Amino acid sequence: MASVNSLLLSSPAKLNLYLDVLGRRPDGYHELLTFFERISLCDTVRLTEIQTDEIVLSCDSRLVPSDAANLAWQAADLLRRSFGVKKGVKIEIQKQIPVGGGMGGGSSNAATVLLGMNRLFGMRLSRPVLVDLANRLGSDVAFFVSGRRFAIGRGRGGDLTGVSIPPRVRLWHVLFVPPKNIMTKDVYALFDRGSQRSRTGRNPRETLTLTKNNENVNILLSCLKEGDLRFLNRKIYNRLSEIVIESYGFVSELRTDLSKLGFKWLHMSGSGPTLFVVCKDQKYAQRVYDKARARLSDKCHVFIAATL
Ligand SMILES: C[C@](O)(CO)[C@H](O)COP(=O)(O)OP(=O)(O)OC[C@H]1O[C@@H](n2ccc(N)nc2=O)[C@H](O)[C@@H]1O
Ligand SMILES: Nc1ncnc2c1ncn2[C@@H]1O[C@H](COP(=O)(O)OP(=O)(O)OP(=O)(O)O)[C@@H](O)[C@H]1O
Repeated sequence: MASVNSLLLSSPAKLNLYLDVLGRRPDGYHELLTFFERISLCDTVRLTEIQTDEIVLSCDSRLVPSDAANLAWQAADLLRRSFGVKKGVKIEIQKQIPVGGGMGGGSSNAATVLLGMNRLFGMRLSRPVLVDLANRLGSDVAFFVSGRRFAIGRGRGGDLTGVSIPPRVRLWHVLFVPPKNIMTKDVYALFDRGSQRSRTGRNPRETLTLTKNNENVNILLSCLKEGDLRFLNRKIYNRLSEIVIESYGFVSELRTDLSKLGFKWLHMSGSGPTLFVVCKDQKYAQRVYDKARARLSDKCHVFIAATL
Protein backbone atom coordinates (compact mmCIF):
# COMPACT_ATOMS: atom_id res chain seq x y z
CA MET A 1 0.00 0.00 0.00
CA ALA A 2 1.34 3.50 -0.87
CA SER A 3 2.23 5.61 2.20
CA VAL A 4 0.16 8.76 2.79
CA ASN A 5 2.05 12.05 2.80
CA SER A 6 0.49 13.89 5.77
CA LEU A 7 1.39 16.40 8.52
CA LEU A 8 -0.36 17.17 11.82
CA LEU A 9 0.40 20.75 12.88
CA SER A 10 -0.35 23.15 15.74
CA SER A 11 -1.68 26.55 14.74
CA PRO A 12 -1.19 28.99 17.65
CA ALA A 13 -3.05 32.16 18.64
CA LYS A 14 -1.54 35.60 19.37
CA LEU A 15 -2.11 38.44 21.79
CA ASN A 16 -1.29 42.07 21.05
CA LEU A 17 0.56 43.41 24.09
CA TYR A 18 0.73 46.80 22.38
CA LEU A 19 -1.41 48.20 19.58
CA ASP A 20 -1.49 51.78 18.45
CA VAL A 21 -3.19 53.04 15.31
CA LEU A 22 -1.03 55.79 13.87
CA GLY A 23 -3.25 56.90 11.00
CA ARG A 24 -4.98 55.98 7.77
CA ARG A 25 -2.88 54.64 4.87
CA PRO A 26 -3.42 55.46 1.20
CA ASP A 27 -4.53 51.80 0.64
CA GLY A 28 -7.42 52.31 3.11
CA TYR A 29 -5.77 50.22 5.84
CA HIS A 30 -4.35 51.68 9.05
CA GLU A 31 -0.74 52.27 9.94
CA LEU A 32 0.00 50.26 13.09
CA LEU A 33 2.61 49.82 15.75
CA THR A 34 2.00 46.55 17.52
CA PHE A 35 3.80 44.07 19.75
CA PHE A 36 2.78 40.45 19.17
CA GLU A 37 3.06 37.51 21.53
CA ARG A 38 2.49 33.94 20.31
CA ILE A 39 0.53 31.88 22.86
CA SER A 40 -0.17 28.23 23.60
CA LEU A 41 -3.87 28.25 22.70
CA CYS A 42 -3.78 26.33 19.42
CA ASP A 43 -5.95 25.01 16.61
CA THR A 44 -4.91 21.77 14.92
CA VAL A 45 -4.36 21.60 11.17
CA ARG A 46 -3.84 18.31 9.30
CA LEU A 47 -2.48 18.55 5.76
CA THR A 48 -2.60 15.56 3.45
CA GLU A 49 -1.40 15.30 -0.12
CA ILE A 50 -4.21 14.10 -2.39
CA GLN A 51 -4.11 12.66 -5.89
CA THR A 52 -6.62 15.11 -7.41
CA ASP A 53 -5.56 18.64 -8.46
CA GLU A 54 -7.69 20.51 -5.85
CA ILE A 55 -7.91 21.98 -2.36
CA VAL A 56 -10.37 20.17 -0.08
CA LEU A 57 -11.09 21.79 3.29
CA SER A 58 -13.07 20.77 6.34
CA CYS A 59 -13.47 22.45 9.71
CA ASP A 60 -15.26 21.36 12.88
CA SER A 61 -16.69 24.85 13.60
CA ARG A 62 -19.86 26.09 11.96
CA LEU A 63 -18.64 29.68 12.41
CA VAL A 64 -15.87 29.05 9.90
CA PRO A 65 -16.38 28.65 6.12
CA SER A 66 -15.13 25.40 4.54
CA ASP A 67 -14.79 26.77 1.03
CA ALA A 68 -12.67 29.40 -0.76
CA ALA A 69 -13.70 31.97 1.88
CA ASN A 70 -11.51 30.19 4.43
CA LEU A 71 -8.17 31.97 4.85
CA ALA A 72 -6.40 28.59 5.04
CA TRP A 73 -7.90 27.64 1.65
CA GLN A 74 -6.72 30.98 0.24
CA ALA A 75 -3.21 30.34 1.57
CA ALA A 76 -3.05 26.96 -0.19
CA ASP A 77 -4.41 28.49 -3.40
CA LEU A 78 -1.92 31.38 -3.32
CA LEU A 79 1.02 29.04 -2.77
CA ARG A 80 -0.11 26.70 -5.58
CA ARG A 81 -0.69 29.54 -8.05
CA SER A 82 2.53 31.40 -7.18
CA PHE A 83 4.75 28.35 -7.72
CA GLY A 84 2.77 26.33 -10.25
CA VAL A 85 2.14 23.48 -7.78
CA LYS A 86 -0.04 20.82 -9.40
CA LYS A 87 -0.43 18.56 -6.35
CA GLY A 88 -3.69 18.73 -4.41
CA VAL A 89 -4.05 19.08 -0.65
CA LYS A 90 -6.65 18.18 1.98
CA ILE A 91 -6.83 20.63 4.91
CA GLU A 92 -8.60 19.53 8.10
CA ILE A 93 -8.97 22.20 10.81
CA GLN A 94 -9.97 21.63 14.42
CA LYS A 95 -10.75 24.97 16.08
CA GLN A 96 -9.84 25.80 19.67
CA ILE A 97 -9.06 29.49 19.11
CA PRO A 98 -12.34 31.43 19.47
CA VAL A 99 -13.49 32.71 16.06
CA GLY A 100 -13.52 36.51 15.72
CA GLY A 101 -11.96 36.88 19.17
CA GLY A 102 -9.02 39.12 18.25
CA MET A 103 -6.47 36.32 18.63
CA GLY A 104 -5.74 35.84 14.93
CA GLY A 105 -7.11 32.29 14.51
CA GLY A 106 -7.81 32.52 10.77
CA SER A 107 -4.45 34.21 10.11
CA SER A 108 -2.67 31.51 12.09
CA ASN A 109 -4.39 28.73 10.13
CA ALA A 110 -3.32 30.42 6.88
CA ALA A 111 0.29 30.70 8.10
CA THR A 112 0.27 27.04 9.19
CA VAL A 113 -0.85 26.02 5.70
CA LEU A 114 1.96 28.06 4.06
CA LEU A 115 4.60 26.58 6.38
CA GLY A 116 3.09 23.08 6.21
CA MET A 117 2.70 22.86 2.41
CA ASN A 118 6.27 24.11 2.03
CA ARG A 119 7.34 21.06 4.08
CA LEU A 120 4.79 18.58 2.72
CA PHE A 121 5.78 19.21 -0.90
CA GLY A 122 9.50 19.74 -0.17
CA MET A 123 9.36 23.20 -1.73
CA ARG A 124 12.28 24.71 0.24
CA LEU A 125 10.85 28.25 0.08
CA SER A 126 12.74 30.66 2.33
CA ARG A 127 11.14 32.45 5.28
CA PRO A 128 11.19 35.88 3.50
CA VAL A 129 9.37 34.37 0.49
CA LEU A 130 6.71 32.90 2.81
CA VAL A 131 6.42 36.22 4.71
CA ASP A 132 5.81 37.96 1.40
CA LEU A 133 2.97 35.54 0.57
CA ALA A 134 1.63 35.94 4.11
CA ASN A 135 1.32 39.69 3.69
CA ARG A 136 -0.89 39.18 0.65
CA LEU A 137 -3.33 37.19 2.80
CA GLY A 138 -3.79 39.44 5.86
CA SER A 139 -2.10 41.73 8.34
CA ASP A 140 -1.48 39.16 11.08
CA VAL A 141 -0.34 36.24 8.90
CA ALA A 142 3.33 37.28 8.65
CA PHE A 143 3.79 37.15 12.42
CA PHE A 144 2.72 33.49 12.50
CA VAL A 145 4.92 32.65 9.51
CA SER A 146 7.92 34.33 11.16
CA GLY A 147 8.09 31.56 13.78
CA ARG A 148 8.87 34.13 16.48
CA ARG A 149 7.50 34.14 20.03
CA PHE A 150 7.47 37.94 20.14
CA ALA A 151 7.79 40.56 17.38
CA ILE A 152 7.06 44.19 16.64
CA GLY A 153 4.72 44.80 13.68
CA ARG A 154 4.59 48.02 11.70
CA GLY A 155 2.82 49.16 8.53
CA ARG A 156 -0.37 47.11 8.14
CA GLY A 157 1.01 44.87 10.89
CA GLY A 158 3.10 42.56 8.73
CA ASP A 159 6.29 44.61 8.54
CA LEU A 160 8.09 42.73 11.31
CA THR A 161 11.07 43.41 13.53
CA GLY A 162 12.31 40.56 15.70
CA VAL A 163 13.09 41.20 19.34
CA SER A 164 15.54 39.22 21.41
CA ILE A 165 13.91 37.99 24.57
CA PRO A 166 15.54 35.14 26.54
CA PRO A 167 13.71 31.79 26.14
CA ARG A 168 13.22 31.61 29.95
CA VAL A 169 10.79 34.56 29.71
CA ARG A 170 7.31 33.06 29.59
CA LEU A 171 4.15 34.95 30.44
CA TRP A 172 1.04 33.25 31.79
CA HIS A 173 -2.38 34.55 30.84
CA VAL A 174 -6.02 33.98 31.57
CA LEU A 175 -8.21 34.81 28.57
CA PHE A 176 -11.86 35.85 28.90
CA VAL A 177 -13.82 35.44 25.68
CA PRO A 178 -17.43 36.64 25.44
CA PRO A 179 -19.74 34.37 23.42
CA LYS A 180 -20.27 37.08 20.77
CA ASN A 181 -17.60 37.95 18.24
CA ILE A 182 -16.57 41.25 16.65
CA MET A 183 -15.59 41.91 13.02
CA THR A 184 -12.16 43.57 12.77
CA LYS A 185 -13.19 45.85 9.93
CA ASP A 186 -16.17 47.18 11.94
CA VAL A 187 -13.82 48.17 14.77
CA TYR A 188 -11.49 50.07 12.45
CA ALA A 189 -14.53 51.84 10.91
CA LEU A 190 -15.79 52.82 14.37
CA PHE A 191 -12.31 54.00 15.24
CA ASP A 192 -12.25 56.25 12.12
CA ARG A 193 -15.60 57.76 13.03
CA GLY A 194 -14.35 58.39 16.59
CA SER A 195 -11.18 60.05 15.29
CA GLN A 196 -13.21 62.31 13.02
CA ARG A 197 -15.32 63.43 15.94
CA SER A 198 -12.16 64.09 17.93
CA ARG A 199 -10.94 66.43 15.18
CA THR A 200 -14.11 68.48 15.58
CA GLY A 201 -13.42 68.63 19.30
CA ARG A 202 -16.43 66.62 20.53
CA ASN A 203 -14.69 63.47 21.55
CA PRO A 204 -11.06 64.17 22.41
CA ARG A 205 -8.74 61.16 22.47
CA GLU A 206 -5.13 61.06 23.44
CA THR A 207 -2.83 60.97 20.44
CA LEU A 208 0.60 59.49 21.07
CA THR A 209 3.52 60.71 18.99
CA LEU A 210 5.66 58.15 17.17
CA THR A 211 8.55 58.89 19.53
CA LYS A 212 6.34 58.27 22.56
CA ASN A 213 5.07 55.04 21.00
CA ASN A 214 8.55 53.71 20.23
CA GLU A 215 9.59 54.64 23.75
CA ASN A 216 6.62 52.75 25.21
CA VAL A 217 7.39 49.64 23.16
CA ASN A 218 11.03 49.79 24.30
CA ILE A 219 9.96 50.04 27.94
CA LEU A 220 7.57 47.12 27.43
CA LEU A 221 10.47 45.13 26.00
CA SER A 222 12.73 45.82 28.98
CA CYS A 223 9.92 44.94 31.44
CA LEU A 224 9.54 41.62 29.61
CA LYS A 225 13.26 40.88 29.66
CA GLU A 226 13.48 41.73 33.36
CA GLY A 227 10.24 39.97 34.28
CA ASP A 228 8.84 43.17 35.82
CA LEU A 229 5.16 42.34 35.51
CA ARG A 230 3.89 45.24 37.58
CA PHE A 231 5.37 47.78 35.23
CA LEU A 232 4.59 45.61 32.20
CA ASN A 233 0.90 45.82 33.09
CA ARG A 234 1.11 49.62 32.96
CA LYS A 235 2.73 49.54 29.54
CA ILE A 236 0.39 47.06 27.82
CA TYR A 237 -1.78 49.25 25.61
CA ASN A 238 -4.50 48.90 22.99
CA ARG A 239 -5.73 51.98 21.17
CA LEU A 240 -8.85 50.11 19.96
CA SER A 241 -10.07 49.08 23.41
CA GLU A 242 -11.78 52.38 24.25
CA ILE A 243 -13.95 52.36 21.13
CA VAL A 244 -14.75 48.64 21.54
CA ILE A 245 -15.81 49.13 25.17
CA GLU A 246 -17.91 52.18 24.22
CA SER A 247 -19.57 50.47 21.27
CA TYR A 248 -20.15 46.88 22.44
CA GLY A 249 -22.13 46.68 25.67
CA PHE A 250 -21.25 43.00 26.21
CA VAL A 251 -17.54 43.89 26.40
CA SER A 252 -17.99 46.71 28.90
CA GLU A 253 -20.28 44.48 31.00
CA LEU A 254 -17.69 41.71 31.03
CA ARG A 255 -14.97 44.18 31.98
CA THR A 256 -17.11 45.46 34.89
CA ASP A 257 -17.81 41.89 36.06
CA LEU A 258 -14.11 41.02 35.94
CA SER A 259 -13.16 44.21 37.80
CA LYS A 260 -15.65 43.29 40.53
CA LEU A 261 -13.83 39.97 40.94
CA GLY A 262 -10.71 42.01 41.73
CA PHE A 263 -8.82 41.76 38.43
CA LYS A 264 -7.26 45.18 38.17
CA TRP A 265 -5.16 45.01 35.00
CA LEU A 266 -7.48 43.90 32.22
CA HIS A 267 -6.26 44.17 28.63
CA MET A 268 -7.86 43.60 25.22
CA SER A 269 -6.25 41.71 22.33
CA GLY A 270 -6.41 43.05 18.74
CA SER A 271 -9.83 44.29 17.78
CA GLY A 272 -11.38 42.37 20.69
CA PRO A 273 -13.50 41.21 22.29
CA THR A 274 -11.04 38.91 24.14
CA LEU A 275 -9.88 40.39 27.45
CA PHE A 276 -6.82 39.01 29.23
CA VAL A 277 -4.69 39.32 32.32
CA VAL A 278 -0.97 38.69 32.77
CA CYS A 279 -0.08 36.39 35.68
CA LYS A 280 3.25 35.92 37.42
CA ASP A 281 3.18 32.13 37.13
CA GLN A 282 1.05 29.13 36.25
CA LYS A 283 -0.20 28.67 39.80
CA TYR A 284 -1.56 32.20 39.97
CA ALA A 285 -3.10 31.82 36.50
CA GLN A 286 -4.88 28.68 37.70
CA ARG A 287 -6.35 30.59 40.68
CA VAL A 288 -7.61 33.37 38.41
CA TYR A 289 -9.02 30.76 36.01
CA ASP A 290 -10.84 28.87 38.79
CA LYS A 291 -12.36 32.06 40.20
CA ALA A 292 -13.56 33.28 36.80
CA ARG A 293 -14.95 29.84 35.87
CA ALA A 294 -16.85 29.62 39.17
CA ARG A 295 -18.38 33.10 38.89
CA LEU A 296 -18.61 34.01 35.21
CA SER A 297 -18.99 30.79 33.23
CA ASP A 298 -22.38 32.02 31.90
CA LYS A 299 -20.80 35.27 30.60
CA CYS A 300 -17.56 34.16 28.97
CA HIS A 301 -15.33 31.28 28.00
CA VAL A 302 -12.17 31.16 30.08
CA PHE A 303 -8.79 29.81 28.91
CA ILE A 304 -5.29 29.58 30.35
CA ALA A 305 -2.43 30.14 27.93
CA ALA A 306 1.28 30.93 28.11
CA THR A 307 3.88 32.32 25.73
CA LEU A 308 4.68 29.63 23.16
C1 LIG B 1 -6.45 43.95 14.93
C2 LIG B 1 -5.26 43.14 14.44
O1 LIG B 1 -5.51 41.77 14.62
C3 LIG B 1 -4.04 43.49 15.28
O2 LIG B 1 -3.02 42.56 15.16
C4 LIG B 1 -5.00 43.39 12.99
O3 LIG B 1 -4.88 44.77 12.78
C5 LIG B 1 -6.07 42.84 12.08
O4 LIG B 1 -5.53 41.75 11.44
P1 LIG B 1 -6.29 40.89 10.32
O5 LIG B 1 -7.61 40.45 10.82
O6 LIG B 1 -5.29 39.87 9.85
O7 LIG B 1 -6.52 41.98 9.24
P2 LIG B 1 -6.87 41.86 7.70
O8 LIG B 1 -7.52 40.55 7.40
O9 LIG B 1 -5.65 42.25 6.95
O10 LIG B 1 -7.93 43.02 7.61
C6 LIG B 1 -9.23 42.94 8.14
C7 LIG B 1 -9.82 44.34 8.10
O11 LIG B 1 -9.23 45.14 9.13
C8 LIG B 1 -8.94 46.45 8.69
N1 LIG B 1 -7.48 46.69 8.87
C9 LIG B 1 -6.63 45.68 9.17
C10 LIG B 1 -5.29 45.94 9.38
C11 LIG B 1 -4.82 47.26 9.28
N2 LIG B 1 -3.53 47.56 9.48
N3 LIG B 1 -5.69 48.26 8.98
C12 LIG B 1 -7.01 48.00 8.79
O12 LIG B 1 -7.77 48.90 8.52
C13 LIG B 1 -9.39 46.53 7.25
O13 LIG B 1 -10.67 47.09 7.28
C14 LIG B 1 -9.50 45.08 6.80
O14 LIG B 1 -10.55 44.91 5.89
N1 LIG C 1 -9.45 29.37 9.11
C1 LIG C 1 -10.28 30.26 9.68
N2 LIG C 1 -10.41 30.26 11.02
C2 LIG C 1 -11.22 31.18 11.61
N3 LIG C 1 -11.96 32.08 10.95
C3 LIG C 1 -11.86 32.11 9.62
C4 LIG C 1 -11.01 31.21 8.93
N4 LIG C 1 -11.11 31.49 7.63
C5 LIG C 1 -11.97 32.50 7.51
N5 LIG C 1 -12.46 32.87 8.69
C6 LIG C 1 -13.41 33.97 8.93
O1 LIG C 1 -12.65 35.09 9.38
C7 LIG C 1 -13.37 35.84 10.35
C8 LIG C 1 -12.44 36.22 11.50
O2 LIG C 1 -11.96 35.08 12.08
P1 LIG C 1 -10.70 35.06 13.11
O3 LIG C 1 -11.03 34.01 14.12
O4 LIG C 1 -9.42 34.95 12.38
O5 LIG C 1 -10.83 36.51 13.78
P2 LIG C 1 -9.89 37.30 14.76
O6 LIG C 1 -9.21 36.36 15.69
O7 LIG C 1 -10.71 38.38 15.38
O8 LIG C 1 -8.82 37.92 13.76
P3 LIG C 1 -7.74 39.06 13.98
O9 LIG C 1 -7.32 39.07 15.41
O10 LIG C 1 -6.64 38.62 13.04
O11 LIG C 1 -8.43 40.31 13.54
C9 LIG C 1 -14.57 35.02 10.74
O12 LIG C 1 -15.71 35.66 10.22
C10 LIG C 1 -14.40 33.68 10.06
O13 LIG C 1 -15.60 33.15 9.54
